[in-house]
Amino acid sequence: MNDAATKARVGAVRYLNTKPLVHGLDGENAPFELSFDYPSHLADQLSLGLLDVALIPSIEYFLGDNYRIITDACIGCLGPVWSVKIFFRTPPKQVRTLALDEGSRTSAALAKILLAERVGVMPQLQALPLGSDMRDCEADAILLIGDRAIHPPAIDAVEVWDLGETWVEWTGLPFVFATWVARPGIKTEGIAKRLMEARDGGMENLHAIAEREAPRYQLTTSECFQYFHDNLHFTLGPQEKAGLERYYQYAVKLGLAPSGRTPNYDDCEIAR
Ligand SMILES: C=C(O[C@@H]1C=C(C(=O)O)C=C[C@H]1O)C(=O)O
Repeated sequence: MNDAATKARVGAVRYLNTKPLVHGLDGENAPFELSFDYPSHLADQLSLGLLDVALIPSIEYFLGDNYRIITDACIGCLGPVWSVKIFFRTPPKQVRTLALDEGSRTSAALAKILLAERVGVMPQLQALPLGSDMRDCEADAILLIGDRAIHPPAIDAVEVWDLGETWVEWTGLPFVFATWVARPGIKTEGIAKRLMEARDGGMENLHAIAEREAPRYQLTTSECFQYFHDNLHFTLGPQEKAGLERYYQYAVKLGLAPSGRTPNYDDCEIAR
């Protein structure tokens, strides 16, 4: 599967948030085949063996068997993230139904954790299908992530939570939404190195990437740059790992992940 003759299959998130992580990877001579999809689909494809490495929701890392986090490139935040929000039609304490963006797994679990631990509610869940309009959804609260959270349709929200901000205020730790993960048996040194170089190149070219992408997302270059620079955070360091572990502990407490998983940060040390 992963020899010189067959390129590894690598899957990345299709949202704007991932552009800095895949900088320069679209060339013909990339050492792997790169595809793009929603985070939840990437997780399913990795677990089915349809991908070898993927940028998967962090909760999914704890659900997989012998998965390895292979780089210190990630999608995280140190405060408000802007593109992960819960829109409340009722005050949070009165929420009985929660609709979860079908593209999400990490934020879906985070929404349940925050509502249970901070407000004491465990609402009935429903899916908000990809491509559906949240105005047609009658749930008391709606989680949106990624591109569709950037320009949400106007609804009568009495309160909006930015989940990055809510997490950081609550725990004092960064939040990690997604990491590059390999399934067992895949040789990843070359891939990990290339993915970290892509991220580093992305960081050096944030302004140019923002200029190129902004019009496609109906943003100004400066809004797009701010999103990359001030909201998102692309490096998994010790504090981020602490945030990830804290999130995992809450997930275990609520039965959203099995206990006893120890993070395996395989090739992360290559970079730092
Ligand atoms: C910051 C974001 O992070 C994401 C949220 C994810 C999730 O909730 O499962 C997974 C990958 C990221 O795309 C976002 O989508 O806006």
